[in-house]
Amino acid sequence: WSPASLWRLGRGPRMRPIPTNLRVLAERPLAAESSSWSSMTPEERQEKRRNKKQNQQQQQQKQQEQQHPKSYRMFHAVPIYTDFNDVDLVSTAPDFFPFPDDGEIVSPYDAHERDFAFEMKEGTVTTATETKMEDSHRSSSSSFSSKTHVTKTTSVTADDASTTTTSSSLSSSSHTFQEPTHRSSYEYYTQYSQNQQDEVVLLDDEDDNDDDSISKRHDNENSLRNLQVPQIHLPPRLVPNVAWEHHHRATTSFVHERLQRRRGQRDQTIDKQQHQLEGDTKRKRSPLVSATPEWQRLELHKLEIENQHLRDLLKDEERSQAMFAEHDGVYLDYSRQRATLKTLQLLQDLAKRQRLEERIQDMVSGKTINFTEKRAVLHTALRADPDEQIFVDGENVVEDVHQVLNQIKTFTEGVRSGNIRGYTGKRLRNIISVGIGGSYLGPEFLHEVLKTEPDGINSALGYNLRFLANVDPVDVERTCADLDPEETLIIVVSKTFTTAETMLNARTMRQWLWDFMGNDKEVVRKHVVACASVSATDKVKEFGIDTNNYFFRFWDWVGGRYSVCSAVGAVPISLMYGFDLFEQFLKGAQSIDRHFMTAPMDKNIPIIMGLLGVWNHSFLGYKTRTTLPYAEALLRLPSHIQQLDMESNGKVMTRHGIEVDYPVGEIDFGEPGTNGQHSFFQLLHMGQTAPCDFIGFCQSQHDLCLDDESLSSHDELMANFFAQPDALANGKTADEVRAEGIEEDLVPHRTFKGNRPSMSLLLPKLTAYATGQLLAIYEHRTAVQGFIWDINSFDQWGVELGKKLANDVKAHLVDARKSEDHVIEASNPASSRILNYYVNNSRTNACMNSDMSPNTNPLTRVTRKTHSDHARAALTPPIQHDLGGSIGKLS
Ligand SMILES: O=P(O)(O)OC[C@H]1O[C@](O)(CO)[C@@H](O)[C@@H]1O
Repeated sequence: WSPASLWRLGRGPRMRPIPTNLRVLAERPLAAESSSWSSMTPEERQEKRRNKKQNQQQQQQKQQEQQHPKSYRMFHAVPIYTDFNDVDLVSTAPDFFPFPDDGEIVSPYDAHERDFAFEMKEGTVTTATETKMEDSHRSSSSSFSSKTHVTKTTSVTADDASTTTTSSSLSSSSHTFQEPTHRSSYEYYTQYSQNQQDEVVLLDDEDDNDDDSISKRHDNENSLRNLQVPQIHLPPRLVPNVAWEHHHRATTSFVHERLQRRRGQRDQTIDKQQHQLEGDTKRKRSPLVSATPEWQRLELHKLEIENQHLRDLLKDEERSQAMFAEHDGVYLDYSRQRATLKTLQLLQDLAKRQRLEERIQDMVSGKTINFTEKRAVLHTALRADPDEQIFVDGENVVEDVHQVLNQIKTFTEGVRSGNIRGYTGKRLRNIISVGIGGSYLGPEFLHEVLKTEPDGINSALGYNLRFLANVDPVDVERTCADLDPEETLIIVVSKTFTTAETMLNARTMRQWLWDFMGNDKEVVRKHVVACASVSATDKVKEFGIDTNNYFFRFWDWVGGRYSVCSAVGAVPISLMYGFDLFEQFLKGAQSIDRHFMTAPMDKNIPIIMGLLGVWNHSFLGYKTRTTLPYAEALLRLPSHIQQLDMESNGKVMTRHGIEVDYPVGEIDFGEPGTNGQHSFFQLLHMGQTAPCDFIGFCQSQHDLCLDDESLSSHDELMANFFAQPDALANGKTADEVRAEGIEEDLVPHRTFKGNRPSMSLLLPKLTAYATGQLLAIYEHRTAVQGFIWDINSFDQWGVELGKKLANDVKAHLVDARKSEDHVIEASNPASSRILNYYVNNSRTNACMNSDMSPNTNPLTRVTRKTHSDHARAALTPPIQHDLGGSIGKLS
C-alpha cells in the first residue's frame, strides 16, 4: 500500500474509515528495513503483529488512564517543515498528521473540517485540533492514511503535556491540543465505525511486503528523489504522483491560511476583545452572516475548491452545460469561475438565508431599505411602464416619473427643433452638463456608447455634448474654450445642489455666459437648466434658474450613482441624441429589472453575478475585480461601475450596526480590450489574481474588413475576447512550455499557473437598449452583494469627512490669501507645513492678481485668454462656433 493508494482509498466516493489497527501498520518498518520482515515466516509475522498490537493496546490504556478523559494523542511522523520561521517554506507530506487518541487518522481533508491550526514556535510545531463540525459536513469528508514511520507519540492535555517517545531517531516536536468543543472525534469515530463496519478497509500486510511491492516502492522512492518541487523537502519514501501533488497543495494552502489567520488574530486580539464586549449583546440579537451555517459551509467548501484547477473543472461537460444563463439576448458564461455546481448551490443557500428574494422585493416595491438616510431605493421605478404602480408615502411614484419624462421629451424636442432658443435668439447646439460622481459618470458612459451608434450619430448631427466634472480650472478650459456661449445650454446636474465642485463650476459657467452676453438674469433663465432632487428646488431657484420650465426634478429615492435613468441622464442624452434613443435605453434596463425580479436564482443573471462576486471576494479572497469591455464605445463603463460598486459596497457596518468580520466591497478597475491586454494583463496572467468580467458583442457598431484580410476587425477583437478567459483559466504548464522548445532556464518564467477566474457576457450588439441592459445588470449585481453582506449599499457617509476637511482648509486659505504674513496653523504640523508651502509658492493665484481691475471676474480669465490667443494667431474657429458673440466681448 503506497501512500497514494491509501490516499485514493480515503478519497473514494464513500468515506472509508481507517481501522484502528492502522497505527500498527504505521509503525511498520520502511522498505529499506524490511528485509528481516520478508525473511520471516507468515506465522512469525503474525506473532510479531499480535505482540505489537498487544503492547500498543497496553500502552494506550495506560496512557489513557493517566490522562484527562478528553485528551488526544498524536502520532507524529517525520516533520518535513524545515524552517518554520520562514513561512514560505511550508510543506507537508501524507505522513504528518495528528492521530487522535481513538485511532482515527486525520488528513488535511478531514482537518479542514476542524479548527486545525499550526503555530510556529522556536522551530517546533504546535498543533491544535478541535472537532466542531456537524455530521452533515462529515459525509463529504475523506480519511487519509499513509505508511508512516512513527517516531514519536505525544499525548498532551490542555493543562498537562506528557510525552512518551517510542523512538527517538527523528527530531522531536511538541504538540498542544485544545479540547474538542462539541464532540470528540472518538465519539464520532465509534459511532461511525459501528454503523459502517462493512466499510472498514482491512490492509493486507503480506501484499504490501512481497518482493514486487518492495521493488515498486524502491522505484517510487527513486522517482521521488528526482522530483523537482521548489522549496519542498520530501521525505525520501513518498511517492510522487498526482495524489501527492493534490495533497501537498491542499495542505500548503491550508497551513498558510491558518498561519495568516493566527497572526492576524494575534495583532487584533485587543481590538477584538473590546469589540466583542461591545458587540456581544448585539450579536445575540442579530448574528453576522459569517456566523451562519450557510456561510461556514462555504468556508469549508472553499478548501475543496482550492484543490481543484480550472483546467480540470473546464473539462467537465455537465458543469459547462450548466454554468451559463441567458435572458433577452444577454448570454452569461460563468464556467470559468472557480466554482462547481455545489458552490452555486451553497451560494443559493446563503442567499436564501439572507432572504435575498425578499430584499429584492423590498427594494423594488419602495420599502425604506436605505435605513441610514431613511429612504426608499427605487431606481427601477425610473424605467417602469406608465401603467405600473409603486407607492412611496402614499404617492404613486411611477406617475411622477412619467410626468417628468414627458416634460423632458417636450423640452428637448423644443430645443432640437429650434423652438426653444438662447438669449440672443441663436439655436442651442452645445450642451455642457455640469456634475460630478453619479451626476456625471452614468450619462458620460451612455454618451460614449451613443456617439458611435449609427442611430446616435444621425440624431446627434450638429450637436455637441460635453461634461464638466472636475473643479480643476483646466477642465473648464477644455470644456468650453472653443464654444459659443450664445449657442450653449448649461445643465447643472446635482441631486443635492450643494456639491462644492459642481456649484463652483456652475457659477463659473454662469459667469462665462454673463461675460459674453451681459449680466442679465434672463441669460441664466434661457441658458441654464437644472436636474436636481425635488428637495433642492429652493436652491435651484436661488441660482436663477426658471423652475417652472427649466427644472427637471428627481427624487430622494434615486441614489446619485443609480440616477442615470432619471433626468440626470435623460436631459443631456435626449438633447444630444433625441428622446427616443433614451427611451430605448430605459427599455433595456427594464428588461433586466423584470428578469431580476422574477427569474429563479439559478437562471438570474444579476443574482448569479452577485453571488459569485461574494464568493470571489469573501471566500476566495480576491480583493480586486476588473471590467473588460471588448468594445471601445464602452470605454467609460469601468469608471461608472467603479463608482457604482465601490461607493455602494465600500462599507464596514452591517444594517445591525455590527462591524463585518468578512471582506466586503471589491476594488473595481477596467479598460476596454484589447487595450488592457497591452497594459495590465501581465499582472492578471502572472501576478495577483483579479476576477475578470469580459463583455463582448456578436456584432460591431461599425464592422470593418479590409479587402485582403481574412477576418473582419471585429472578429480580430473578439478572438481576443474568447482567448483571454481560457488563457487565464488554463494557464500553461512547464511541460507545455518545454514542448515548445523553450530553454530550461526560461521555463519557470514562461509558465502560467492559470486557475484565474473570469466570466463572459456576450450581447448581440452595442445599442442604446443593450447599454440599458448592461447598466441594470451591474446595478443589481451590486445590490445583491450588499444584501448578502448585510450592508447598506445605498448610502455614502464615507465621503463626508473629506468634504468637511476641505472646507476647513478653504477657510485657512481664505485667511492666507488676505495677508501675505499670515501663517496657517492647521490641525497638525505636517498639514501646517505643506499648506504654508503651497501658499508661499502660489502667490500668483488668480484671486491675488493685482493688475486686474475690480470689475473683471478672474474666473473666466483663462477661457477669455484662450480666445484671444486664437484671435491673435488668426486661427479661424470652427464654422458653427462663431466666437464673435453679439456684444463682441472677445475684443
Ligand atoms: O448629485 P450631487 O448631489 O451633486 O452628488 C454628486 C456625487 O457626490 C457624491 O455624493 C459623493 O460625494 C456621490 O454619491 C454623488 O453621486
